[in-house]
Amino acid sequence: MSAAVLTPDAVRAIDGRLERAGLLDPAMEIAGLAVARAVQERWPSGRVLLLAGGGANGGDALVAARHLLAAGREVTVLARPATHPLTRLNRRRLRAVGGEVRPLTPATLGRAARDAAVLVDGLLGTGFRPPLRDDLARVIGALNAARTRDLNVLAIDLPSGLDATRADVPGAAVHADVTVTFIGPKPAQLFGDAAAQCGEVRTVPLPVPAAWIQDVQVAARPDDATLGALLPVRTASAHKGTAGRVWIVGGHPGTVGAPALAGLGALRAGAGLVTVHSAADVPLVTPELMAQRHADLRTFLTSTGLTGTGARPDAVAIGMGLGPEAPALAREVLDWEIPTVLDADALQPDLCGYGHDRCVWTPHPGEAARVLGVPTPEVTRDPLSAARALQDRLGGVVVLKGGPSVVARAGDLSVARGGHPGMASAGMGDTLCGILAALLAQGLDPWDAARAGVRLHARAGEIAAVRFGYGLGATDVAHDLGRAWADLRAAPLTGVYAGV
Ligand SMILES: NC(=O)C1=CN([C@@H]2O[C@H](COP(=O)(O)OP(=O)(O)OC[C@H]3O[C@@H](n4cnc5c(N)ncnc54)[C@H](O)[C@@H]3O)[C@@H](O)[C@H]2O)[C@H](O)CC1
Repeated sequence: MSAAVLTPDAVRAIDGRLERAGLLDPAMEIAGLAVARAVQERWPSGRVLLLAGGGANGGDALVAARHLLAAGREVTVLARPATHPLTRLNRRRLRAVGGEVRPLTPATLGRAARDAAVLVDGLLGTGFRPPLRDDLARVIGALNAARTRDLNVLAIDLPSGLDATRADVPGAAVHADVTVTFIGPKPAQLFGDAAAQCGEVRTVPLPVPAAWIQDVQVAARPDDATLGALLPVRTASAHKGTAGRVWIVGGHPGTVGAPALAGLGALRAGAGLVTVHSAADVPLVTPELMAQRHADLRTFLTSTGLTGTGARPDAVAIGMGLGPEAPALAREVLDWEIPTVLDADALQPDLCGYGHDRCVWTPHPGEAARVLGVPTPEVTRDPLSAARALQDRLGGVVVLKGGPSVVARAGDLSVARGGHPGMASAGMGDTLCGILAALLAQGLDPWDAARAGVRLHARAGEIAAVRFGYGLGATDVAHDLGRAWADLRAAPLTGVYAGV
């Protein structure tokens, strides 16, 4: 199953259609029931304190309170004045079954939190627009102050105070242990500091026709079965010449490890022949890797490059540790119009307009900011928009690296799953470039190579992390690519790194 990533506009569009179809009330009932079930499953005893805002997010909290009451749980409900008609209706329904609703202030919250085991945050959801009003900022301050080891917080849809479209934290915002969201994850639940405040994210489907979601999704999140099916299958009669020839063009005195790691990534991702072309002496991290040093790399690429007999690469990865000559050399390679991965020093604004359909560009947020001419926080605040803008300027396919990475092609975005925080270390991106080049060389189109390659790399990181913890190295990850490949081909992803 592939879950869509939604923006609040997308959610509102769905809300509008649910309302016109008379289905908003049952949708809220299912949302509230799912919250009650999550509380029961995760924290089966103790008093539940539910905070209800005026909008539909508060309505979900009131429905949850009714179901928890019916299940025999002790509940306390503190609420803001209801503004949404369904929230008013669900107040009446809660009262009809004996539930009490008292006014919410920082003081009532502080007192009620003292004997509660779980706090359910239904103050603000996707309808919140920053900046937060002071009265609610004080309530959120009191909520975070009450959160202790003995008082866990479950956020409905989104921790209150987060803007669902943004990866940063705009002001006072709830820290949740669990977030129960609906239909699909929103950007704030996937990226940056905002995602860190969501805790564990659980996605609950609502009875919304799949076509409605298809119409409004901003990005796909393909699962392992989908991506595993894209990986190449080698036939019994294959030989090294048919398994993909990769050239790595990189390295400069002082930065010779980068192309070596890219080469290792390419070998472990199944390329038959991998040659590193460099102006420096590149360490042979494994003897299967071929390395050629060129006194003049540009002359090699312009005169010898593609004209050499029988030496044509099926794919090139260029830029890793390549130094200041990178843009000029990248332009030469781009002229060949063969599958090409461009990374690091080859990610420059003056290459905008030189890309072609068979390119994959792999910037991290700093490189992305350089290409776009904006400060880095602008990229990290909204990685989906940044990936779209990069693709627009560079062409082909863009992999905006991060936790998680975003893959963009014209008209399409895809958000990767999984990975491990230990992968935030030097050389990890170089290995990824080698993987992508290997998949391109084995015949995958750039969109499939990027989506499958990013996931393969992330899965290998998850596997390597079991042995190395946070001290992961790029070579460790490269060596687990075989196991990651087997996992994606054969088994669905399970476990803590599966993401939402
Ligand atoms: N389609 C779905 O997924 C469903 C979602 N549901 C829930 O509905 C909310 C969204 O509800 P909405 O009424 O649109 O908005 P909120 O409840 O999030 O917030 C409205 C509430 O917030 C106040 N407000 C807005 N900005 C500020 C601010 N800067 N400072 C203070 N207060 C602010 C505003 O005045 C309103 O009172 C979604 O998250 C889900 O939880 C449904 O359950 C059904 C289907």
